[in-house]
Amino acid sequence: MNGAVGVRGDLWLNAAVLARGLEIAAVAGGWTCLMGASGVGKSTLGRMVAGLPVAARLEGVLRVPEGRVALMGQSDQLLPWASALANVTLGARLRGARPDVARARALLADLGLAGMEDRRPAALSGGQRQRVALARTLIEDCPVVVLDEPFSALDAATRAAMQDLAARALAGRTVILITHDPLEAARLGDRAYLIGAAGSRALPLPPGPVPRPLDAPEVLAAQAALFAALSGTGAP
Ligand SMILES: Nc1ncnc2c1ncn2[C@@H]1O[C@H](COP(=O)(O)OP(=O)(O)OP(=O)(O)O)[C@@H](O)[C@H]1O
Repeated sequence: MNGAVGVRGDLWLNAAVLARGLEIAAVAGGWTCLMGASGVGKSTLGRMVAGLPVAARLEGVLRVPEGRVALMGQSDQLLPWASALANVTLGARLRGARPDVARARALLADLGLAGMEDRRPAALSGGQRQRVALARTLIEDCPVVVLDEPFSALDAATRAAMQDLAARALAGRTVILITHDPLEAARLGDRAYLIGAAGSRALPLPPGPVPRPLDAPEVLAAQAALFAALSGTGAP
């Protein structure tokens, strides 16, 4: 298996196989998208890479480089009683380290949340909460980052802006992006896999560095091809 993060083998849930014959090699220092039907095990694989407990088991090989892995999940998972700033610095405080408050403020400002540092999650919109969660992920400075549908709750314009921000902020990291959005994969993926019960296969992506422009013809063509592959209406 090449790449910084790799998965090979069969994923089982109790006595049933979720996905057989997985062959996933993430791009070291780039973005690798995991796509596929609901329930096939994408979040499970993301949690395994992050070293978190899962219900399923992998019969095969999971390779993750040394060092911490950051995971940003489908829901923002912010502490409701803590301010945006306190949520961003939570990891350091949990580890007993001194939180880098200046960096947390800078990240929040970079994500368009200047002036909202003291607000609790209930006083933020869904998109603002996701941005706080992204800042909390970014401040960890982990070489490997798993993003599990991080932008799925956002409106289209905010989602595109967040994709740009995340691509800039995570440049050089190894990113595993779990997404159902063909346009997101076409913009952000250096490599993409379709995961199904019968295994994983690479999907076609446009050339060029990420994030790719939303309206580039090759991005829109890839979006259509990915959609066809996901819906089973065309060969990738
Ligand atoms: N804690 C759990 N206990 C038992 N089964 C679980 C648990 N978490 C997930 N599963 C099951 O494991 C399988 C894989 O779930 P997973 O969340 O990885 O799928 P997914 O591909 O990410 O789906 P989605 O696209 O809907 O998020 C599903 O069948 C799910 O019901």
